[in-house]
Amino acid sequence: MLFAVHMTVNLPPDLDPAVRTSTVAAEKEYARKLQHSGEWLHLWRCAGQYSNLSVFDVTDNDRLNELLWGLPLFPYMDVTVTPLARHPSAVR
Ligand SMILES: O=C(O)CC1=CCC(=O)O1
Repeated sequence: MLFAVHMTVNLPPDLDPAVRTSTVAAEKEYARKLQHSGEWLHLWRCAGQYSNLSVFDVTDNDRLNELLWGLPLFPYMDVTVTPLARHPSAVR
């Protein structure tokens, strides 16, 4: 099942810099593993924003929920999920 996920990161300005650095590094590693496993299909930066537009390919809603709650930055994110269906005019 494909889902588009829009994630906006809102790190508190007063967050301990060491916590910020380690959380961002953990997020990068988490995303790297899921991209290699194939579940995190696309990861795009929304230009000019601390947000991304991602596409996940997961077995079901519960798996997506599990992955999103596991994001190290999840406590600092606004997340919007859109289930995707095939567009009738899509050529690939
Ligand atoms: O920077 C972001 O948009 C949040 C994020 C998701 C995966 C990652 O490495 O950073």
